[in-house]
Amino acid sequence: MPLSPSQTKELLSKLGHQPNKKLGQNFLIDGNIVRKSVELAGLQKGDAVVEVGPGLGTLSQAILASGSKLWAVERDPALSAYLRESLLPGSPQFHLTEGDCLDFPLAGLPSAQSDDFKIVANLPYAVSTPWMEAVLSGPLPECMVLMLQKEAADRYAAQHGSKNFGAISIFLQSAYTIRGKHPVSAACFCPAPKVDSALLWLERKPNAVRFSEAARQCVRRIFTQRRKQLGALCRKEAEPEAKFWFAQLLEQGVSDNVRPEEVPLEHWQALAKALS
Ligand SMILES: C[S@@+](CC[C@H](N)C(=O)[O-])C[C@H]1O[C@@H](n2cnc3c(N)ncnc32)[C@H](O)[C@@H]1O
Repeated sequence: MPLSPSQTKELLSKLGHQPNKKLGQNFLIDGNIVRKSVELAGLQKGDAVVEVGPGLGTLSQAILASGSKLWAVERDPALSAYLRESLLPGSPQFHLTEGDCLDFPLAGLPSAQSDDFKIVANLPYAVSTPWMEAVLSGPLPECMVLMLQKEAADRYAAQHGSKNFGAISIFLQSAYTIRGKHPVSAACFCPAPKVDSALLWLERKPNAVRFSEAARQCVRRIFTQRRKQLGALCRKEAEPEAKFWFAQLLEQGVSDNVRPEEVPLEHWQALAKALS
């Protein structure tokens, strides 16, 4: 069971630790959310799991209790030291890296495990998108259950035609099906965050499409001027593949004057293939 708010505060004061806002230190105190995260990921004995930001180890303990092997990366040296002393000794299945998840997006998961693993994490909200892009350019987890800032979850899950649809929606949904997006109350954390949160459940597609670095840059460039028309944006593109892609879109009946956010996912996937 997770610690209650008073137990969390007591532990933090025993450790002499003030929650660090910049590191998004809002610790889970709600048993249902912890249980639901483990359940949605379908964790079973022997699964390999990656966690970002284990903090006080609440989610980590639930993951380990499922019989899974856990690789976690924590940036805060004081919390890493606490986990090393409290959780590591009794948990041979727990592997902890002290560092930044942008340097270790898969928390040091060994390459022998990288074709079969899952990610379960209450993410540090400030770095969720660069971390997600790093994950999408490496070995892909079978599923992810992620606590995120609600706005980020809305962007990741947005459909074309919505103002939230953008580069990250395209990269993520080309590889993953959104199986669920659940609002989570601020009361589930201690201290309560000032922003809204959501739990996002993602399942890898059998035919996951990946974007090369060149394709990602091209999509990002197009979306930096999202109010402009696609024709005007694509004519400025230097990449011949991007011009060829746009010519194909016109042939398929897509209008010159649509905005990037109105173009469906499958057309962006054609760009990924052209620039692969
Ligand atoms: C939202 S808290 C989650 C804590 C814990 N997993 C829980 O659910 O109670 C985010 C955690 O990520 C850690 N963190 C922040 N930025 C990080 C980064 N760049 N790399 C790794 N960990 C980071 C914080 O120190 C904190 O422990």
